[in-house]
Amino acid sequence: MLRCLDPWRRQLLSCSWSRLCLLKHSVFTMKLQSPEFQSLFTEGLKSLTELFAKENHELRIAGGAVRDLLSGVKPQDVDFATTATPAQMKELFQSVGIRMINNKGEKHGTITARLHEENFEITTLRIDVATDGRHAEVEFTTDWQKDAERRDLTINSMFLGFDGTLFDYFNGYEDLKNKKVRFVGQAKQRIQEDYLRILRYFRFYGKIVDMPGDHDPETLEAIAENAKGLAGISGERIWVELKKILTGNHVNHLIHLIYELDVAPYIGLPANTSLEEFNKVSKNVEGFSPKPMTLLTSLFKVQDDVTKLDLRLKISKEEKNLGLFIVKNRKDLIKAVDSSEPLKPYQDFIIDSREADVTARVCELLKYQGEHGLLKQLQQWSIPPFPVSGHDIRKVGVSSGKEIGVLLQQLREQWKKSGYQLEKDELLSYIKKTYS
Ligand SMILES: Nc1ccn([C@@H]2O[C@H](COP(=O)(O)OP(=O)(O)OP(=O)(O)O)[C@@H](O)[C@H]2O)c(=O)n1
Ligand SMILES: [Mg+2]
Repeated sequence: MLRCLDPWRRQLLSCSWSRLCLLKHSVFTMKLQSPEFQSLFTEGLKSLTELFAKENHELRIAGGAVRDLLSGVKPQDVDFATTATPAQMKELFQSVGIRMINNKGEKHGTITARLHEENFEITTLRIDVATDGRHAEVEFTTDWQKDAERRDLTINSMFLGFDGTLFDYFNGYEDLKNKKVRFVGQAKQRIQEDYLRILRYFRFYGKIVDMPGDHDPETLEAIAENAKGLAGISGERIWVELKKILTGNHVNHLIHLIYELDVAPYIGLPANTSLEEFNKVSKNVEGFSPKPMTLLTSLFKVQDDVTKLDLRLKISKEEKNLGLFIVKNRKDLIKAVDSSEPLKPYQDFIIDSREADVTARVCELLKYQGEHGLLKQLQQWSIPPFPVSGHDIRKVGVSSGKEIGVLLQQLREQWKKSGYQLEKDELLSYIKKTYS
């Protein structure tokens, strides 16, 4: 029943508001009791919370997971924050024989413990004492607000206790409800601590804002002034964020902003592109779950633009091939006009191709071109097998391998012309006349 309601109404119904009280630093607390929150309480989490409580270490859910829970969404991954230092956590886990894995995060305060076949990533509260725009040198603290202060956006700066108490130092919950994406404190400072946050701002804008267009001028100024900082961020990290922007809402508005604020050249996108093709394609793909690369390709004029993107962002081979394929074929591989079989050129292309994932690529091309009817048809089509083999032709009396190859090709063309209808005997009858 609650599922039919909009997430905010559901939230209001499922949160039993404790008395709204003003704590130090203007923290409002409320109690969250939603089904998504309850579903987190696995055997592993129950043991973990008991363990920390016994040692009087504070432990809370942190950051993105709190944002998701307050939006009525079950988080994909849950990060935990604690007042215990990494050394205290290690001692605690060792004392009860709990396995810890992947100790790489320890320098930054993160310990990963495995309980009841589940991994729990727990990070000590910290202050970033020095940052270089990518990495941070950290100092541990027991002050929750200090940890919230070093986070990027207000909606990502909250903590949630296991009794459902929300710890919200920067009005993140209000911003989430009002669908506002704001940096914690000064946008400029937060961005200079980690330039990737420019893209995170765009990503969360696409995630939570209803109507695009409204931005805090100070934020846009800070982004424009610091865009070049993205030049020092690894391609892999940029690609992760950019893909999320491309698959989120308001992508047209956000890509325009990325160009207006001169962010594009620092993230591998062609500098002086016209956004005309992009405007058209972003409408074409709307509602059809395109691959990020499909939409991105509309910013590219030539195949070299895909190569440049790959050099900067280290995209996967599959993504690169999709980009190259669309740039190469978008103008020539088009529907058959004045024909009862408009899909035929695409089907022939697939039949002629030797590559395994060609159908998926052609589907992306159809999305790009806005050919939604043809896309549906192609998705329901299964590639018919060509019914004649070299062995069949040999049986007719042809022995030269070269000749068999030529005949096979000719029969294939006949078969394609027939709309893949001709059967083996009918096809072989063409050559039987000559060879018998
Ligand atoms: N550049 C960054 C990356 C992360 N964070 C903080 O670390 C938390 C966890 O980061 P991450 O898991 O990367 O992002 P999420 O916000 O959780 O988003 P997602 O749902 O995509 O995981 C964020 O919520 C935010 O508080 C930050 O301040 N600055
Ligand atoms: Mg996360």
